[in-house]
Amino acid sequence: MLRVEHLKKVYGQGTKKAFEAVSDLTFTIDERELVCIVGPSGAGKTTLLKMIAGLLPQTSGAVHLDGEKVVGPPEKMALVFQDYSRSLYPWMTVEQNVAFPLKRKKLGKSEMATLIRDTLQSVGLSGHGQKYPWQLSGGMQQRVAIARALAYQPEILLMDEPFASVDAQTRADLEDLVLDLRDRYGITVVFVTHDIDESVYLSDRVIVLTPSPTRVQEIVDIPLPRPRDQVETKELPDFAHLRAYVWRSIKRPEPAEVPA
Ligand SMILES: Nc1ncnc2c1ncn2[C@@H]1O[C@H](COP(=O)(O)OP(=O)(O)OP(=O)(O)O)[C@@H](O)[C@H]1O
Repeated sequence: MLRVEHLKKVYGQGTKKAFEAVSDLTFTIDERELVCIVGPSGAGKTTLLKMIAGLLPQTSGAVHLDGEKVVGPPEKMALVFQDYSRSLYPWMTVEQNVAFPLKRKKLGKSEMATLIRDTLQSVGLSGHGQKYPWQLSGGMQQRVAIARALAYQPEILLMDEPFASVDAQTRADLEDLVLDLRDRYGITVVFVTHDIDESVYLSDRVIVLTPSPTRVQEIVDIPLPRPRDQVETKELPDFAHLRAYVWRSIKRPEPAEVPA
């Protein structure tokens, strides 16, 4: 459903400061798949996500969603960023924040109210709709950001290090929330993270990127049983093995180019 083909990004192309951040990325992500993207700092993960989201023009190559070339933010996509404090509007209540992007959808009043109520309930925030973001904890604010993305009823959810700024316990809860929502709503999830444990715990597959100029180092299948559990899954010898495997893949020098 999502096809990334020979994607390349050169920042400042044609100037002295030209910098090739992404060299050549090709991969596909199937419907309902949860794929994590990992790689060293500065590898171009955010650059890649912005190009997938149609927010940043690529230098060459293409992104296709359901066969259609992405040339701007697609209706079917929603995004959740790391910095919830800047992504929520502090002068709007939780309900107003969730409702904001829905204006584009031209829904009826009662349909909108039901959608907002249901999504807030699905992220465990029933009863908090009238509060302002600054009255909530960091984890709760990130739940609002997730609810806002879900209310938009996307087919594909892009998440850029969404849990990097919350404490470990909240992070574990939010990871389980993403797994649950993926199953419940059948959404495809593309999740950028620095955290190798998180990538293995969540994923069907992990895409490992090389340092810039970025290529795909390796795509690792994660055949761990589902439903996953923070304790039981992480106790499995296969979990430890996969985590070590992904870790080594990130550290490994890029494979030599095979001569034509
Ligand atoms: N607007 C820009 N202009 C020039 N260079 C940029 C721009 N944005 C990013 N870069 C460079 O492109 C490279 C990739 O950046 P990007 O933020 O995509 O990496 P990342 O893998 O998401 O990083 P991190 O893991 O540290 O968050 C970096 O070297 C960065 O300095």
